[in-house]
Amino acid sequence: MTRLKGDAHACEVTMTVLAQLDPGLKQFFNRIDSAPTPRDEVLATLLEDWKDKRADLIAPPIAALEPVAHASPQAAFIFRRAKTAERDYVLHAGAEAVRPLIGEEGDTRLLSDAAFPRGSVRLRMLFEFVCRTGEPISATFTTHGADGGRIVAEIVVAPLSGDGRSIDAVFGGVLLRPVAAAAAGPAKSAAAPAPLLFSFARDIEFGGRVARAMGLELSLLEEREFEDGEHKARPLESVRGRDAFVIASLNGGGGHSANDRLCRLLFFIATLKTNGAKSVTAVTPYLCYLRKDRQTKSRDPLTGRYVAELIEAMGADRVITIEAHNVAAYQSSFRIPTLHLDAYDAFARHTAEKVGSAEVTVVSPDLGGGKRADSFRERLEKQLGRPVGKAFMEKQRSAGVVSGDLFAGDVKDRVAIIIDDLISSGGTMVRVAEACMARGAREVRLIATHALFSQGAEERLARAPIAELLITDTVQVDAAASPLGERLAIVSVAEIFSAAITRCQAPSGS
Ligand SMILES: O=P(O)(O)OC[C@H]1O[C@@H](O)[C@H](O)[C@@H]1O
Repeated sequence: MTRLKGDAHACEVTMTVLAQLDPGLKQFFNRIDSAPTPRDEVLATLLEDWKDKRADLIAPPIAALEPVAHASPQAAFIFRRAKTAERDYVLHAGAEAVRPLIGEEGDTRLLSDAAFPRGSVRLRMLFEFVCRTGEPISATFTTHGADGGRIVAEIVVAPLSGDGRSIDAVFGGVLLRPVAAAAAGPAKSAAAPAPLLFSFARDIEFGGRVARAMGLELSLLEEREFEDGEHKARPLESVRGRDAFVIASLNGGGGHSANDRLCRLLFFIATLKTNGAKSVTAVTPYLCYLRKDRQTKSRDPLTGRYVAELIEAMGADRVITIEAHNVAAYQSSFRIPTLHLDAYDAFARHTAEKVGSAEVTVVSPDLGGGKRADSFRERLEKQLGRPVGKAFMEKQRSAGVVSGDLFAGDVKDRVAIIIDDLISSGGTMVRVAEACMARGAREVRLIATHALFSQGAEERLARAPIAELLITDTVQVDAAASPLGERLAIVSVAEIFSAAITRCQAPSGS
């Protein structure tokens, strides 16, 4: 079965289909359920009360739920849509229930004016969802209580109607449970406040994995899309004097091009600096444009260097990436400190389990990837405790056409493991896999850190003579829908990134 390795907490983030339609919601909650069935008795009773009063109506009237709210002051609440402010709400009943989440309401009693912005943003998102769909919803998230301890909040929200025709209020219940100290992650010393980790909606799953591996929550940001394709993102909490890490993979796909994602990251780095962040680190699991690292034709651009200059110009203090196309070019393009990570240990552990006692050869699909293949080969030798052979194939690419037939090294009767930094069309991997089989390999396994998978790549790879393709989660891949089926394996590099961020925070880190 295809599993995401190295992410023990991945299953904590469960989303219904409804929530998946709205990726913006993912960064705010651990779980969202559009068919709420609360296990907790208090929330279950509140939901039953709401269902009773709803009967055949679009939504029950506010007056019908008021007695229920007053009877459970520590759990139930009612908010009305604000008349004066769009997409805002006024507390109608239940201040005691919501105070741990939103703090004191301000003078205007608007939700947006409450003391704790994180809590009020979360409630507003749920209220908006309910007002839009006309159906109840439940959600859980982890937050900090007034005493600084971590708590899990479970919320149920259901629609109400003042005039019987439109939904203009919400009824709900909230339950707070302290999280056991052992599960609360590393203690934070007063001298070194925890870093702020930000992820855009498209990166929320990977960002969430990194945050959980560090025992932290992602910091909230608001993303707005404008009709003409422009966008804005702003942090929803103060960043003044803090170390901020922005996790953004810069691959195209899912409706956003690499350019869109790069632009979003650039603006957000600048926004954090404008608003007083002490340092900003661009954490780019996949950093785009690095493939053009030298001039191969007259007047060629050096796009990797230009991206580096843009990131620096926005005020970034550091960059972290994994498996750059050309490590030397990546490191020398930036004047700010760079961290370069790799997943070779994780790849070696996975591969050692699969190859058993077979003789193994690590194959580089081109001369440029020779160092990468050799680094991985050394880790695999260590893992296997026996020598591993090496081989490489010639590759030239001109005007999109790949050529070159030279093949050096022995793969006959051996497991051939082809390792590359990324897969785009899949053409490179398929070509070398076929060459290995033609030279008598007993099986071919592929490894690539970044699964960019352009149109048709997975189908092409699925038809190739390969036993397995091992990738990482730097780029989001729908493994369940992949034509590679059981032959696709994914290893998470979230813990590798979380360890790197932690190193940056160490007193002598840079
Ligand atoms: O052949 P496809 O998958 O399109 O492209 C991937 C190759 O293109 C190179 O720059 C990468 O290093 C890799 O070898």
